[in-house]
Amino acid sequence: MTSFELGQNFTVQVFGQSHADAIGAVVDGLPAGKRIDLDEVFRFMGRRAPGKNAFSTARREADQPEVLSGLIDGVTTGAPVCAVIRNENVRSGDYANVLTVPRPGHADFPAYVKYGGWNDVRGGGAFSGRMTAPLCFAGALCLQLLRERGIEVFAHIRSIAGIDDAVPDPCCPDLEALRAVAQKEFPTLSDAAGQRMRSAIAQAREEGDSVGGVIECVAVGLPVGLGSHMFGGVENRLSAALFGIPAVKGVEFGSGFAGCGRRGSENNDPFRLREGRVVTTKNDHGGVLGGMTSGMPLVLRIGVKPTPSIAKPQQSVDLIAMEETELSIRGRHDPCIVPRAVPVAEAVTAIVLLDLLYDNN
Ligand SMILES: Cc1cc2nc3c(=O)[nH]c(=O)nc-3n(C[C@H](O)[C@H](O)[C@H](O)COP(=O)(O)O)c2cc1C
Ligand SMILES: C=C(O[C@@H]1CC(C(=O)O)=C[C@@H](OP(=O)(O)O)[C@H]1O)C(=O)O
Repeated sequence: MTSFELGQNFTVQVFGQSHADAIGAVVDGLPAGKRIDLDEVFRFMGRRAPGKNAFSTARREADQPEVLSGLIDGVTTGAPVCAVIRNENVRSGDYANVLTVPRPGHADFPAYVKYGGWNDVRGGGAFSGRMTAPLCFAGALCLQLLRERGIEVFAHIRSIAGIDDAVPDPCCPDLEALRAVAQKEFPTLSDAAGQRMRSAIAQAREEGDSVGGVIECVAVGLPVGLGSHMFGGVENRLSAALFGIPAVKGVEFGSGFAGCGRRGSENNDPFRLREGRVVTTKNDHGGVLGGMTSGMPLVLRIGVKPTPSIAKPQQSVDLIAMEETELSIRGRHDPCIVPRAVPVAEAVTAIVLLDLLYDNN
């Protein structure tokens, strides 16, 4: 398995670079005969596409995938589904001064050393957040296949720059409210909180800076017992995949790190019977016990760091002259990655959940 491949029972392979002719995905191993609503796939990808508003990079891309194989009249054939997304709006000249002067916080320095300076820094190359467009293509297919089984995956901005959104009920989330988030330009549950977050992003951008935050993802309709022991756990497989999203610095499930400071009596979720089903009265375990789904909603959060490429001058080193220097980054960068990464979190979660479901097939 290469570093661009995800999945065990079916695979998602991502290819391309931010300023190459194209990026894309090959999704291999999906069952045949599944009808895919491609308009819905395009709409999903549109939620992530860059260049649409003030809290995004100004690089504008249509992100319209061209499906080369694997579907006939929108129905899976059992052969790999390959989709290509063209890079139309590149401005590679913006990267001239970072070819040998690495940007603090970006992948440039270790990539320069590892690949002998042959790595592509333009637009982040193959380390770019742009690589999440093909992930969204693959995730959109998986979301449709999950929905067939009564499983839905949602995400919202939990916080940006320390400003919190409303929190969904972890036992019985308001699905209509979560579905509505996907229709919003700024994906929060509370529009008032969203407005405050937008102001914080605008202020950081004005100051030549950036902000980070947390995305919360909720999946409902999962059966009990997905996942397995030790390294085969639901948390293991989700975390490995979620850390593949550039700028993700943390993953937590349920009460996460906060729960680790509590007593067991407080953190344990008591079991009860409700209409013949075993449920828990609260959901601090986030829907996973012993690496297996418990049947309660899956609740996870990812921490997304502030965008590394900022306009403020920063200290760096010229790797040819081996001299310290001041770096001014040009180009069009997201002042905050979090809003556009919300559908990416849904996509990656959906890919892993479908893969886990296929464990038992
Ligand atoms: C959707 C998305 C958009 C991003 N946009 C930018 C950007 O405009 N500028 C930038 O420097 N980094 C951006 N990033 C983050 C970098 O790609 C990432 O920080 C870098 O590859 C280093 O990896 P690391 O932060 O995981 O260590 C973006 C990430 C994502 C997921
Ligand atoms: C293009 C996208 O985001 C890019 C992610 C990115 C990075 O370093 O990750 C750097 C910027 O690239 P460029 O300098 O070419 O504008 C972003 O615009 C996208 O998400 O589709």
